[in-house]
Amino acid sequence: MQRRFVLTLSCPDRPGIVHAVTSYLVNFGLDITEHQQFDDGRHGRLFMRTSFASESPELTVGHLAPAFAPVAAAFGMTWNLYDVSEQPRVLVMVSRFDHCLNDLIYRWRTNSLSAELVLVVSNHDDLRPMVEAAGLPFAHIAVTPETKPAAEAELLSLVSEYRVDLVVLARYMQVLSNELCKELEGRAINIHHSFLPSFVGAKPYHQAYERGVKLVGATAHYVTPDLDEGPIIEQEVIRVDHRPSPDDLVRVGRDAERVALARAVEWHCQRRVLLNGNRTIIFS
Ligand SMILES: Nc1nc2c(c(=O)[nH]1)N[C@@H](CN(C=O)c1ccc(C(=O)N[C@@H](CCC(=O)O)C(=O)O)cc1)CN2
Repeated sequence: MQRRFVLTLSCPDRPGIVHAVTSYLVNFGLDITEHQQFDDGRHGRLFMRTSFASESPELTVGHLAPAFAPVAAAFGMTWNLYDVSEQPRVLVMVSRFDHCLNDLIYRWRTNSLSAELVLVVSNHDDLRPMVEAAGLPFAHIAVTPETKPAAEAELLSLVSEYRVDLVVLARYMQVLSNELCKELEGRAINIHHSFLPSFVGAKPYHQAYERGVKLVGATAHYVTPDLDEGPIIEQEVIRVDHRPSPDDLVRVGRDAERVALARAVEWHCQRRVLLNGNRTIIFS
């Protein structure tokens, strides 16, 4: 049985990086199955994602990582090494709109999501029956301005209890505090229901209607303290004309939201998203 791994890295660009990485892989008798790199010449950094396989079923990240550390240190790399068989554990947060949650649950139930959904958290109890019917645990954490610190502490306790690797805000309509964003940095993805940077905030479809745009869309991005300003992972748009009302745009936009979020979650969980400042590199 083959064991499969993914190495992602970034470092100051210079000759010899690919040679050093492939020599390390050859030394372990590892077979490269996919390789992508991007040379960000404007910032002098190289970004790389390499997936590889081993015929030795007992070989683990525990063996590979210590051996790679000196290679990484020599080039000043920021790096991660993953065992592909260990799927990220995902906590999904939602308020009342269920279309993105439903889509993720369907992909999970049909094994077409490279992630393990482990818990759904909501600030309302409305979606408990649907979630529990899908065989997932549901936690209702009510949020008011007064209770937000306690609510966020309870969320972090669940993140630890369920050993969560990724939090997905699938139309969760509460603004996370700076402290919570810091705790979840690089491991929380939100779907914003507009084609950013247009129409940030809570009612983008009404803003879009008033502006008379001919494209509406959705943006999946990493969550940062600055609302809807995080690094963008994926965007989807749909052409519209003068006829749709704001409520029609809400309905039309659902497809863009669920598709953009599902793609972003899948790419993140396949280790295909690398951060480059406030931007992303997608090795899709
Ligand atoms: N720190 C962040 N928190 C959240 C982000 C983010 O980018 N950074 N994205 C939002 C989702 N979102 C838009 O995509 C959004 C959600 C909620 C609001 C808002 O103004 N909420 C009001 C309350 C609304 C309600 O109770 O229904 C508020 O929190 O006062 C704007 C944008 C998720 N969180």
